[in-house]
Amino acid sequence: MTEALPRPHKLSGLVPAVTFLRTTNLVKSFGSKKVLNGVNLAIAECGTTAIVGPSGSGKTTLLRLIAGFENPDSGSVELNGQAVAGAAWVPAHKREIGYVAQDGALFPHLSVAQNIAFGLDREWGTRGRVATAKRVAELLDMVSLEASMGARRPHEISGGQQQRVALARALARKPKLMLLDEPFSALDAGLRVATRKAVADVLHEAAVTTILVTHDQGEALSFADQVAVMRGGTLAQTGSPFSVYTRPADRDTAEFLGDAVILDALLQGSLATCSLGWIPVRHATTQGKVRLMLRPEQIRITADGPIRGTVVDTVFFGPETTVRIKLSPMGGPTGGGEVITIRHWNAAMARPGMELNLSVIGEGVAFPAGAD
Ligand SMILES: Nc1ncnc2c1ncn2[C@@H]1O[C@H](COP(=O)(O)OP(=O)(O)OP(=O)(O)O)[C@@H](O)[C@H]1O
Repeated sequence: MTEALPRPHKLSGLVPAVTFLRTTNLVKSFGSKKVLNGVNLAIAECGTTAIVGPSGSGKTTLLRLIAGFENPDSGSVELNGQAVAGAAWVPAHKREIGYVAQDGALFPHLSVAQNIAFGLDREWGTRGRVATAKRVAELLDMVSLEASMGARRPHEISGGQQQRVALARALARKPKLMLLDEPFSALDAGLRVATRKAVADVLHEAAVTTILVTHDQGEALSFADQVAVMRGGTLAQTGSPFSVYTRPADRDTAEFLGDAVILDALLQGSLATCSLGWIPVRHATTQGKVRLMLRPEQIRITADGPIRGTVVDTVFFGPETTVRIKLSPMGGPTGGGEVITIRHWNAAMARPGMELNLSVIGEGVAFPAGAD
């Protein structure tokens, strides 16, 4: 099987990507419940992969198998070309993997410095206090925390700072692979973006191959160079953020990764006819009656657009307003009259009852009719 691995950000375009982690047909059940049902994932060295999917789809279980906290029922995990589960077994502490959990899991009774020192190898105990303190200071600096923070307890620093300490502790042993299990989900929106950026920068700088598990589609698309969409214990789609967002493999994936406008259409060759007119479709795999998907931002309010519709209602979100529009019948094979939801930056341009002209930019994606 030839896999198109994303190009790791540390390598130039001339250097082929090297697979650092590979899982093959990973299966795992708890009691009678099959949680992983044949997971095949390949991750490039120094690459960043986001695993995204609904609650209970098996994301954390997959991370735990990669980390070595659980054994697969069947299938294998290879790190750097060496089997660590399946054909052989390498215990968690010998896999050179760092793990940061959702809540950071810092020890509340230890200072920040002691928490980080806990992450160091045992041999640091023999190097003396000065050497350990120097290494802890380096790690604090790496995650952009002041050395003076070392004396504080976890409850005396912010949630974002706690996550950076957890990252520093996980980086202490210089892992080759970092597993981040929803590490930003407890942070509020502003801190979340800033912490995510800081963590991404540290890992990028240290050239650590990274897997991020998240519920958050925006986080997955912005953090990673590869996105793996998990559903029901398998990977429904794996690809670059751009390709999974603009060319989702199926309707569930399309709707999981963002808002979608989905209309009945008739596909002939590479043109779909629907209430929005004739929309080009790339890589059409089916013909005839289809469900056509567009992203809301592909549908624009324009003075001379060929499609007409009437505003049903709007919801103001600040920088943008969502606008529900009832499409006018276009004639042709589809009846028209569907209500779609788009987004617009100017709330004043769309008020309930207004008639608007619309145009569509880019291509649609066709899914077989009746598949949903
Ligand atoms: N040790 C365990 N024993 C029994 N069932 C488990 C165990 N670990 C996970 N499960 C079950 O496996 C399923 C998948 O869990 P997992 O935590 O991997 O999903 P997830 O995609 O990470 O979910 P979430 O996003 O909610 O964290 C769930 O139904 C969960 O209850």
